[in-house]
Amino acid sequence: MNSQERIQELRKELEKYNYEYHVLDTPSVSDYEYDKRMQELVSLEEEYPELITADSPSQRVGGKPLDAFEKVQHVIPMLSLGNAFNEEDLRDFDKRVQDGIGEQVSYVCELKIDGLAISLRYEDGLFVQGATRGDGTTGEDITVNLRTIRSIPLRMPEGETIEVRGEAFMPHRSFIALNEAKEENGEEPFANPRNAAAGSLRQLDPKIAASRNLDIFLYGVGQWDAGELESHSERLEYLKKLGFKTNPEWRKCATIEEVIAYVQEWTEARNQLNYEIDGIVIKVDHLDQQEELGFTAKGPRWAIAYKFPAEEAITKLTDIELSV
Ligand SMILES: CC(C)(C)c1nc(N2CCN(c3ncccn3)CC2)c2cc(C(N)=O)c(N)nc2n1
Repeated sequence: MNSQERIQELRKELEKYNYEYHVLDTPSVSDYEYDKRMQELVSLEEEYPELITADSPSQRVGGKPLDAFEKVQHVIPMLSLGNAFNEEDLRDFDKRVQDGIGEQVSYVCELKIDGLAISLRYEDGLFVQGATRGDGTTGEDITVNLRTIRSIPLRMPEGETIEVRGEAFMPHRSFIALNEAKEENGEEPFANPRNAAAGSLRQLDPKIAASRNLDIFLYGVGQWDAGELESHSERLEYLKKLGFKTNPEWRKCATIEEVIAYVQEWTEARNQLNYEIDGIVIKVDHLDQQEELGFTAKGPRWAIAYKFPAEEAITKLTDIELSV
């Protein structure tokens, strides 16, 4: 086998191992095996630099820091979400939806990841641009930093031209470790994982972003000419088929009662997750019903974000209180 064939073979193996580890969370080889193949790929690419391609697993962490981020216009705006704070708000939402559609409507519930909204564009299967939501119409091009998120495929076998959207976040373990390191260096720790994720993706040096162990869950699509699916749930399944990391806890709910049960379940179970969620997003499942309901200035009429009550502030007993 010649070097080019060996390079192709190593890339395929490394992409598979990376997918198993970071998207499926079920690694099939040890880190040692992975690192050994990566070292072989890097040395072969050093020997034959003309064979290096942007989607090679060795190219995740870019070179020099940027001077600034370019602006990106979202062709399809990234919307906001109206909020619900209690069961009554959820029932009001359901009533508006049922009145608007005039027949039974089913929903999809998703955990509301407490990170930052991101858009990823792929052309012929190649990851070409990643951007922040920004103000919904103008975001920042942070492609070099998003490439460092291991669960984002640099290329997908299907060769789709598609824009996908999701939430980038910092898992709890990474957040704790980062703040411990900051405190050791006498630096100001991040207040919460969302700020830590946003701060990490705003770094101009991709090596810093790469060191922050960020992750992402994809939950929607933006521009997609070929798109002909009928429901949001089918889209979530399709994103998974394309090799994207989708949150496994999403659920179809036939009635608002089932939505309320799901909200109750995760109000109690959220502290078992290894990432932060600040609520539940409820979406009308059928895309033609979403279209029929349309949008208000605040956001879609076919979706709402239930926000968990702020955790009762755990008051630190001060000396005075303790001393009484
Ligand atoms: C596509 C729609 C509009 C229905 C939508 N919009 C979302 N968001 C809008 C508001 N966003 C926002 N961000 C900053 C400032 C204002 N709004 C942040 C994303 C969603 C966020 C999550 C999540 N966090 O896990 C999710 N599972 N589904 C979403 N779905």
